[in-house]
Amino acid sequence: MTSEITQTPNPDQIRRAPKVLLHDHLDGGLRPGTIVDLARDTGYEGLPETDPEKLGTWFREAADSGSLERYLETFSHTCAVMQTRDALVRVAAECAEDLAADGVVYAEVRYAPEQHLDGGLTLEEVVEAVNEGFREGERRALEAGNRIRVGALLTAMRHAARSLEIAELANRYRDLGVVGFDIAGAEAGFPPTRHLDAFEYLKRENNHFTIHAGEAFGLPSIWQALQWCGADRLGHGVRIIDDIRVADDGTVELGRLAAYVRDKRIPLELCPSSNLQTGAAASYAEHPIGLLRRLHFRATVNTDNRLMSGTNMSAEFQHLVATFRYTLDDMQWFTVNAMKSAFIPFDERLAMINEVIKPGYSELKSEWLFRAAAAAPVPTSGSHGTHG
Ligand SMILES: O=c1[nH]cnc2c1ncn2[C@@H]1O[C@H](CO)[C@@H](O)[C@H]1O
Ligand SMILES: [Zn+2]
Repeated sequence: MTSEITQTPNPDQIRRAPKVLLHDHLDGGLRPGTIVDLARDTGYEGLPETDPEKLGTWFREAADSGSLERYLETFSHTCAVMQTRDALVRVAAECAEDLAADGVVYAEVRYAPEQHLDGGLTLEEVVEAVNEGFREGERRALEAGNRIRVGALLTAMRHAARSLEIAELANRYRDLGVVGFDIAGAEAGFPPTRHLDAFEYLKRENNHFTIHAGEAFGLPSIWQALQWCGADRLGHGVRIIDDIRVADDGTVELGRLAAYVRDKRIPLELCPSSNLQTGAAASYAEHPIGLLRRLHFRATVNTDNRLMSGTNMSAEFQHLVATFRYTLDDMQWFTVNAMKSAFIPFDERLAMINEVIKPGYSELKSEWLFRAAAAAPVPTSGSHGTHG
């Protein structure tokens, strides 16, 4: 007899399981219908499709390019419709709602304020609009019966020269909805050390940051992000696999950098579907997350861009469950890893783990005990049956 405990969760259980998301781009997660609405409202005429369904397909296909540079071109359309206060409030509110409906209980959502100034907003107005949207979305989610907490990460673009300014902005709004800082954009040719002044400033301020590194570009980028810049987490970091050797007999050898990442418990914000689209991994089965989980790296599961990848947290976990036969215990392991790595205070992370995440998984793990009772037909009494 096989125990139900070792079985893989079904899609409904995956959706209801509490999940934590550390790497999700606000401008990569809009609802296609909202993009169409906002383009109409703001007079943006550059959309490749105006039917929401076709537009969603267009984003997924255009992003499926095999190159990070071409993948990033699709963001010109989402950023184009996110240039007014109302648009930012709406997009942020819907983001929080969508994540909560997907069973995400804690999320850190990032965006680059410098990309939302074309309509005349100031950097501060952008941050305040997004914060307002997140609070509104949290409220609406609660009304719908879903609890979620969303923090913002402010991103600076690595090809641009505003990182110190954005770091200062992140510091100004610390404890006011912003929990940290990030840099993103094309990796090759734009090493993180270009932005050392921003990272050194944040360290002096005892603030937190993550860096997109080891996605399109390999180990030197990860090494710089950690040892020159002092990143708390790695955005992707998936190329750390290049410093791990698996011999034919299965023995594993870690290089110095991989050992450092594992031993110092550096969180890896892994984004499987996104990696398949940009060519950073060939298939789910070959995605390094399988090995990194076995080797006990601090691996986390993330969406990156829900619109471009046509994904959400449940879909990412469904792929992993199907590929690696992960159980609810594996899902809980990834989720606790993510919560431990969040940028909110330690006592809040601990309470999230002990009061929300673990009880949520316990509940799901005990469901099979009651399945027979739930499936049993309800006895009808005489001729009073109301539903036939
Ligand atoms: O996977 C990624 N790698 C690097 N940059 C990215 C990725 N996804 C999105 N962005 C970039 O981050 C900006 C702010 O959210 C987006 O506009 C996009 O240019
Ligand atoms: Zn990203």
